[in-house]
Amino acid sequence: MTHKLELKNISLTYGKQQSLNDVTTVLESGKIYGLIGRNGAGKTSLLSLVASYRLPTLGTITFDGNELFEHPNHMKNIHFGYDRVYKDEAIENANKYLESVKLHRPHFDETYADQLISKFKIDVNKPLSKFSKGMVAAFHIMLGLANRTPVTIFDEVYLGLDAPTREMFYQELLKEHERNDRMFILSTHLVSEMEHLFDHILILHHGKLVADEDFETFTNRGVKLIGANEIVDEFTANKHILHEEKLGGTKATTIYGEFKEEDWRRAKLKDLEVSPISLQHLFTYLTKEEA
Ligand SMILES: Nc1ncnc2c1ncn2[C@@H]1O[C@H](COP(=O)(O)OP(=O)(O)OP(=O)(O)O)[C@@H](O)[C@H]1O
Repeated sequence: MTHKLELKNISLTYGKQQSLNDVTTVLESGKIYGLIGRNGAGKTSLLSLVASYRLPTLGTITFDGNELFEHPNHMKNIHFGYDRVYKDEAIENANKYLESVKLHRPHFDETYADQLISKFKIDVNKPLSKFSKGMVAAFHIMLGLANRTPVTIFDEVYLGLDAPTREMFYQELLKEHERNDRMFILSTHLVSEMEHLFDHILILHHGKLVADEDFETFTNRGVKLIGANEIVDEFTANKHILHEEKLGGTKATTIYGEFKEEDWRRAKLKDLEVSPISLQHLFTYLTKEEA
């Protein structure tokens, strides 16, 4: 079944601090969304609204057309995995914790959970308060994957994992994505490492959504041209210039915007070196602060 999550004109203010400013978007099943933004951009604020942890100051969030806050039964359809600390968790061990999870989460798949527990070597007989940072991260990943909710959010939970375990997570996520028509929303700073996972890119900057596009369309907007100064200038006139580097008579200019097939062909004929730029670079340039 296809589900739709719709955010309409969402703003969130904490006292005088505006953390989200008029965010509107529609998210659908079967896609992995990469939510990217610099520190303090508003990623966690946005995700905590989707998970109904708080109410927006303005705007509405609907799941399959129903306002989330007014339909608490929809909350079971959304899993919010965040960097939770269990230091004060009194429950005897992780196994006991899982027993209570199973009771309250109808989408939780026990068999899949057991597979993940052994794959990620999670010691479920240990108290959660005694887990290392990496073990907590693996535990969150197991919970989020095994809780087969239509919407699954991972808010930077993977940061505590070492690189090989993060790779295992990426592989497992892609397998699950192929098997089930779920919607995943992943917030991250590990842009270059995770970009191969994303079907769709959402970039938040100072609380505003500055990009909301499928991965390919978005990354095709970033182009770097290298060649003689005047030829590069001819091709980049009236374009949104993200970055420029000059070296004598040649320059490298990075632009953002539509660069058609025809433009690529013409640029090559004029001896320009043309290349796409990575999501990481595009993100960095688009969210650069003036010094
Ligand atoms: N409980 C709060 N009270 C007041 N201000 C808050 C609160 N939570 C977040 N903010 C502010 O809202 C803005 C957005 O914060 P948020 O945590 O959503 O950003 P983020 O993109 O998740 O950042 P990071 O990548 O650093 O985790 C920041 O300016 C932050 O200081």
